[in-house]
Amino acid sequence: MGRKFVVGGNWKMNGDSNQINEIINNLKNGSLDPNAEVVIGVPAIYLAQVRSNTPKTIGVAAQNCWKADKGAFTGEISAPMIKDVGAEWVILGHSERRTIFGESDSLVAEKVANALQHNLKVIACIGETLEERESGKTEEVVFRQTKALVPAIGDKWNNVVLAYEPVWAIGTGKTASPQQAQDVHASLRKWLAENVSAEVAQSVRIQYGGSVTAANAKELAACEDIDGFLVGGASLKPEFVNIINAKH
Ligand SMILES: O=C[C@H](O)COP(=O)(O)O
Repeated sequence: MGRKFVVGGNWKMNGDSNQINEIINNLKNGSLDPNAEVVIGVPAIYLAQVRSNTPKTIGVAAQNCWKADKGAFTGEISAPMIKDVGAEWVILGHSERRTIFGESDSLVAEKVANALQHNLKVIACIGETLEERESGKTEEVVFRQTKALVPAIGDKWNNVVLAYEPVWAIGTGKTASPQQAQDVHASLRKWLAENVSAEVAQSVRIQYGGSVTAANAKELAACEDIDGFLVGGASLKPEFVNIINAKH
């Protein structure tokens, strides 16, 4: 069976109640490709509101969560809390979490393990910096980041989407070329075949993220190993509908 196209909108720390209503109305009124799965990544404080105002056909994701279920972790939210308000997904290991908040590969893995244990679906982000790309380390970095996730995921790959987001392409307007993105996705699939299983390599969905817009989405979506997008800035705009519909 083919891999279902999956498009995530990561709102990051953007939006207020008015803007969120506009985004949701845009999705409700847009004619969305029924063959594409859609997930919106919402600031934690709006998760319950968005979940109750958004059609169930659209998944709702938190943008982060802690690795423990509860306790003295001021300011954090837990996987059980995300489930409790009805959201189904969590984005983990985003490069902004890794860079700004110092999240290591092993912390990201612990978070992934806990989220999966609570039956959340996970968008797990990986990707190299510009310096790493320019020094020829792209594969080394994304393989290292993925390797850290393997024991955390165990046999739960069905509940995981990988998001390849080159850090140099995030919010910069510098999209990876379709060939650059395809090359990394294909290498990741090969690595998964060699280090996890042929079945996982074939079935896991790998999103591309980094300055995806309605203008470049179709060409990227046509690549064999690109199974969707994780969209930042453009997911706040009406063009998000065109990105969702880019595959078909
Ligand atoms: O999670 C989304 C990525 O960080 C991409 O953000 P962007 O589309 O604004 O470049």
